[in-house]
Amino acid sequence: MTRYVLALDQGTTSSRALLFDREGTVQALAQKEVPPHFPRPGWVEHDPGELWSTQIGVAQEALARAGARPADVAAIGITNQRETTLLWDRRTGEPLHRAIVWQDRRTAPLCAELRARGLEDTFRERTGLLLDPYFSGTKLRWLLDHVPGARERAERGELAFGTVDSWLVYQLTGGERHVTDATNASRTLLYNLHTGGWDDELLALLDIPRALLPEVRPSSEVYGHTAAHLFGHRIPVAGIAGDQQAATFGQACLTPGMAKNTYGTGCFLLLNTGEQAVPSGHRLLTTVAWDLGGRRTYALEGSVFVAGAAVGWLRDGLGLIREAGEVEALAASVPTSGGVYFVPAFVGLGAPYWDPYARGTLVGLTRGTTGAHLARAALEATAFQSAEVLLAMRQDHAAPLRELRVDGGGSRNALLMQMQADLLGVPVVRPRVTETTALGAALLAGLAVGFWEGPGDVTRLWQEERVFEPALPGDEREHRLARWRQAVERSRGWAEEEQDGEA
Ligand SMILES: Nc1ncnc2c1ncn2[C@@H]1O[C@H](COP(=O)(O)OP(=O)(O)O)[C@@H](O)[C@H]1O
Ligand SMILES: O=P(O)(O)OC[C@H](O)CO
Repeated sequence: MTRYVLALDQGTTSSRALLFDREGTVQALAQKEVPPHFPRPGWVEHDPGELWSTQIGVAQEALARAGARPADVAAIGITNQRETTLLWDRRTGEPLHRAIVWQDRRTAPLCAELRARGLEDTFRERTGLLLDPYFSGTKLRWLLDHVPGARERAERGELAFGTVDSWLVYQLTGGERHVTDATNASRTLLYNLHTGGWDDELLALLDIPRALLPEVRPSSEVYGHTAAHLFGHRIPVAGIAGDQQAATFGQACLTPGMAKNTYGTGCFLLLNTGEQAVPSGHRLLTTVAWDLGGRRTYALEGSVFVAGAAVGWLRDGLGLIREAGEVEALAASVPTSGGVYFVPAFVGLGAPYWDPYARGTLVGLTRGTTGAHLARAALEATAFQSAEVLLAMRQDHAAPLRELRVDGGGSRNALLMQMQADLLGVPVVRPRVTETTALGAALLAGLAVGFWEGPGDVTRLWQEERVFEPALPGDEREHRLARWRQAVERSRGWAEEEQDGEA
């Protein structure tokens, strides 16, 4: 009998592989950094060969660490950094260019041009997204326009476009399958949320040949089997979801009104809105949470670009701490931030502002301000940004939020989690397994092959570790949020021009 499900988590900074047993416990983990390339200011790329070689390497390493045989693995689930765009020869698998990473800003001028043509509403209504370089569609268009011969070859049907999930499935199946799942498709600007398929009109507006696109499949089914030479045994590849959606599934946010926040470099909040694709009146994103057997569940998403990265700046930029984990004690050494507000808009602001011209701002400094106050203000900034996104979500979606489930590196910080509960006025709940992204991918794969039975198992495997109850009076909460918004206003529109490449 099979004993494990293997989750492959291809992220922005590393490739990871985790082996889960039937109880959802991590039996082995292997990880390898994947350094991004920065060929110009605002450009971020990954080497496709490195994405694959590190990912298959850690997969084999995880099996070895657990002493597991490939035949012990019931299925492989894939989860990935989203939006990152690849283009390859569909016959040989040869990439035409490095992958353009989600953080890459090179298509800002193209987005501005599409906005100037009055097309933002069309894209927003159909895809749930905004015209921002973050998403895949304009990145793919850039590749077709700039890689010599790419457009002609694309029109002849010789090329394949994919996000990282498609690339991994193509490689895992020895080039047999060119697929993606609905969650990843919903980040491309090319996928119609309402029909569940590629949208010909949007393809025409972006001048992208349909022949390039992968088949869109549900998030949980057997897409194919691993090529014989990889593990010496053909393991079913049976789950795909973008990393934030996988974390939402792994957090068992299965019913409308349930939400999770992942505290990593940035923060990604997703709120389950059920079978309805709820449009946002506050510049949040509408996205597919997962597709099970052709039934799509949707989510509202708020993306905060800088959260843990502000702690990284305290460490690397200011030398206030030696390790990220030390920020908690430093911040706790003072009772308040002493009136300091820190808006870490290092790369502009994401949701709900979407201001690429905002820049980092410290206000309220006095002669008495210390490093401890800055540390506290940095943690508060994460809590404020997340609170603003969740407050906007509550206005877009009427269901009351009963609790916020949390994960990611920053969720280990108890002071930050208490600040979050205080600013939201709802309990913040941390689970026992914080590897929720990989767990979500494993669950999707395990459900497809009968390793787990159904959603009941997802709920059963999720267990609470600690609850942070809100303890701040409502008027104090309002006052702090109002001051935060004033600080945000001071950060906005500061950069004179965005450092972008050509369109
Ligand atoms: N105790 C902590 N308090 C606040 N932030 C932390 C803490 N520990 C780590 N971080 C931040 O969390 C981030 C790492 O979390 P992780 O979930 O691994 O992120 P990612 O997946 O984005 O690389 C870093 O930006 C780091 O500064
Ligand atoms: O790889 P991560 O964890 O930084 O996640 C990236 C997101 O999927 C981008 O949308």
